Amino acid sequence: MSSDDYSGFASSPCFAHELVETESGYAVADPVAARDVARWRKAERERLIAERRREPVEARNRTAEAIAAQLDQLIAPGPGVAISLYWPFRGELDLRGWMRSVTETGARAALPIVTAKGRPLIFRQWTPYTRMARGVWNIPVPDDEPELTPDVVIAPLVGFDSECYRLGYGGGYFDRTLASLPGKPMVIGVGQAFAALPTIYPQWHDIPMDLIVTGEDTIRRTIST
Ligand SMILES: Nc1nc2c(c(=O)[nH]1)N(C=O)[C@@H](CNc1ccc(C(=O)N[C@@H](CCC(=O)O)C(=O)O)cc1)CN2
Ligand SMILES: Nc1ncnc2c1ncn2[C@@H]1O[C@H](COP(=O)(O)OP(=O)(O)OP(=O)(O)O)[C@@H](O)[C@H]1O
Repeated sequence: MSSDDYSGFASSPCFAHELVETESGYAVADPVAARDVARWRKAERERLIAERRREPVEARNRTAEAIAAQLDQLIAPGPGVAISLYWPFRGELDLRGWMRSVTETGARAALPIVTAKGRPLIFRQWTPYTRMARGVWNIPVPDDEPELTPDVVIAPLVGFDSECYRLGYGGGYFDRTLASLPGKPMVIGVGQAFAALPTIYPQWHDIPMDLIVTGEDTIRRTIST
């Protein structure tokens, strides 16, 4: 290599096109792979949502009860703790009974709210007396309650993999939210055991859950980055 070949770049300047800006700096992205992964995820979401909607509601509720019992073992809610849950839709597991029991310990429960496309979620407190309004996708959200930052985030899963990566609805809301929160909360994914995938092909923006509970198993993330 002669000195004339020196381009001024530490590596091929072509890589500059594949750098994407994230909240935590730059990451390398392969646009072809990213597009293929996005297509595959869309198909898997549809398959998994259809599958869980076919499951009899009694079986779904038994799973929700088993998950509530697992959460009781994993978390000790009490005064000073804020736990975000979700208001179930599209065949998600109904943990509202557990959410109510959280408020009875003196802990605060909260629900996520989409404020705008491409923005992090915010969380507003929920109590059994909270007046609800309709949010995006008609999901009920607390109408007029204080905002809070959760210590524990319980996230519904459409799919998940053995490294605790989550497949959601494709808005990127939880990833964006976890990337932007001041301190990292404990994040627990909840879903049916049949939503397990060998991998979700994690991308630069995917943030793994600390734990996933399915009513049958507890999957702990063992590789930390
Ligand atoms: N029960 C529950 N509440 C929740 C969530 C959840 O997963 N479950 N969320 C967890 O995030 C947030 C809502 N998530 C949403 C995710 C995507 C879209 C949405 O509009 N999706 C587009 C497709 C996106 C794309 O492929 O680009 C659409 O269907 O048109 C809306 C809400 C907040 N509340
Ligand atoms: N921290 C982030 N900054 C910018 N864009 C992000 C971030 N996190 C996710 N995204 C974008 O959101 C889009 C959807 O992401 P992904 O397929 O992981 O959604 P999801 O986790 O299934 O959805 P959701 O969390 O809403 O249930 C991606 O195109 C991604 O680029």
